Amino acid sequence: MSWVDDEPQTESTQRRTTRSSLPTYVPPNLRNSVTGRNVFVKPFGFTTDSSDRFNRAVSSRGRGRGRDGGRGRGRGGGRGRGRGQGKFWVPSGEANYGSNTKENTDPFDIVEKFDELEVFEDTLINFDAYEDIPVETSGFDIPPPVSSFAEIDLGKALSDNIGRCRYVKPTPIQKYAIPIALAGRDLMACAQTGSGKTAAFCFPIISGILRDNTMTPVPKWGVKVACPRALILSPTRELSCQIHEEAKKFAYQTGVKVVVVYGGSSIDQQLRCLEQGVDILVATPGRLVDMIERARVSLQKVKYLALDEADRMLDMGFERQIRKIVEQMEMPPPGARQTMLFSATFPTDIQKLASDFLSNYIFLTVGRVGSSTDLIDQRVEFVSDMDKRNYLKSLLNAQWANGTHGKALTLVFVETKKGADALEQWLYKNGFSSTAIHGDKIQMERERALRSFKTGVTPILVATDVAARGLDIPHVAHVINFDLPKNIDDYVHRIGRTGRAGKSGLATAFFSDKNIPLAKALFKLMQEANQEVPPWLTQFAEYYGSDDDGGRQGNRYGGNKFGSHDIRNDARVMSGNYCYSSQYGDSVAPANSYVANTYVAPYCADYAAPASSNFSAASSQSYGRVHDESDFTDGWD
Ligand SMILES: Nc1ncnc2c1ncn2[C@@H]1O[C@H](COP(=O)(O)OP(=O)(O)OP(=O)(O)O)[C@@H](O)[C@H]1O
Repeated sequence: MSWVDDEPQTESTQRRTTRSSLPTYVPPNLRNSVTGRNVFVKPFGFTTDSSDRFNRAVSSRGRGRGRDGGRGRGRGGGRGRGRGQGKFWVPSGEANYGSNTKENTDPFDIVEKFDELEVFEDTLINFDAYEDIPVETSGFDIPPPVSSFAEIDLGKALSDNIGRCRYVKPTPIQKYAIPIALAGRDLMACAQTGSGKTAAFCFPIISGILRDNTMTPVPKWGVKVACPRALILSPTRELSCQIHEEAKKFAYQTGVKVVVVYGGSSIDQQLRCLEQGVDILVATPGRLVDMIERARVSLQKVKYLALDEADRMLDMGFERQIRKIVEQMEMPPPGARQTMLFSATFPTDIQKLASDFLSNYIFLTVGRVGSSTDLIDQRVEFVSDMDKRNYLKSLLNAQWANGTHGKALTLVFVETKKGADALEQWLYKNGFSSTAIHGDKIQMERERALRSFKTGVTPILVATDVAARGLDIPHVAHVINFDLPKNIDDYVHRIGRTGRAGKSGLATAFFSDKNIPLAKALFKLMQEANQEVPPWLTQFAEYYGSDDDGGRQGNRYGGNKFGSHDIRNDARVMSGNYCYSSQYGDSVAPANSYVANTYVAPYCADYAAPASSNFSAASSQSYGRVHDESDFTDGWD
């Protein structure tokens, strides 16, 4: 949150009032009553105008649902009517909603869950949630972490802006990453979703540009070729816009100019912005390549390169484009520029590819790599594909009954673009105020959908993976994986849209037969995050799981208690060298620095691109995750 996003103070009063009069549990058979649905809840942060619109929508939808005839399913009887054979008890979708570990579990205890989550409280970041978080660093000459912003010399203007953003103290990733980046070191950093990675790379970049005193003066007549000092790449348009907004706040009144370019909107307008001068360019890869090829952007002066969602940027969807930008478009080479890679997940195969872009880098993990945060309460229900819609309806009804619908946002992930449209329409017909976002919508529709969701006008957003990464939307209290992703890392990013900045969140997954390949990875992830794992999932994991499950190659869980590790350790073990690593920041790096290539080389040779850097899709495919690039799936721009 920042000083720009302040919400009306009156809201908290209203929330308290609403909470104290929360309806109690409504049995499934009564859940569809019009009374339950017509509870007016003013969405947060609204003008009177939009609240009225919301109110009208609720009223009219309420009527619609009344006609729909109350088929919400509750805790079905018939446990044990398993359709699994042999020793499995596999719950049937019909009879076992809420078939978690507890006997006769009520799936609608989501009502109580929302109560516990305190989703109504608009607190600042809860730092206690990040105490005792495991931290691991490896590499040589690791700068020590700080415990406050005051310990770091970021310059007065930037420090003032940090205060304006109400960032009182750094998050753990910021404590470690900022000093490393300020020391000019390359960095591969992995920290849990919602833990403040954006600021961790923006602060050192802005501070570095200010320190170098290399800001672009406002050109008199406009410059035809923009030469940014820093480049920040991200996989989706919305995420690039979000980073741009954040970076602008951090750079406020510093003189550092931040510009964003992304596909789907007017290139002329973006070119005009660039003509006003740019220090930090935030971009999606496709539009950037276009601008470089038109000779409107030059990367020759790039001193800072940051890849947000770096593992996504280097997997099959993007890797060739990123290699082209970084290796073939005049950007200074590793060592001559500073490169920072950030993500919440870093599969080992992607780490290997990433090391091509880095020089003598420090590997930093805060929290368990690729793990979800403990702040997210994860639930998984066995629901057959046929029953998913009705189950979703029941969950949403439970939220309505609790009065949370409209105040807490619900993000529903589906697999395909068509599926997103279909579910949105179905929800609409069933009286739920919802919207959808996916890659087939024009940019204006995408932005409208996101805005209407963020402001609570349509408190349900149906999304493909295009909304899975990076988006920081306050008040997302519930993420529903209507269709589970094929890959466990995608699951981690999706559920990470809730439980951000120290707040709690709830994630519900609908697990069907199709998701059996994900069972083991999901089981391990939930176990790691101290979640209650339903017995049927444990059984699936035991009987069907393999070690490199979850759609990825390489075992993320092996060999390291945090779930992942610096792959250079493996290389050095193989070559008889050892990597210096420290846990919890008690770094004992040796005095002598080493040349990165001495240990990167042994495996780089196997994975690096040919001299021409014309890295083939085939080679990428064998190390990265394989995406279905059909018209239906989604996830990057
Ligand atoms: N030091 C801080 N104090 C208070 N709030 C903070 C601080 N750092 C970041 N935040 C807030 O925390 C939220 C999450 O930050 P951010 O979006 O950078 O997370 P992230 O780690 O990049 O998440 P993801 O992995 O999903 O991309 C944002 O709303 C941001 O403003």
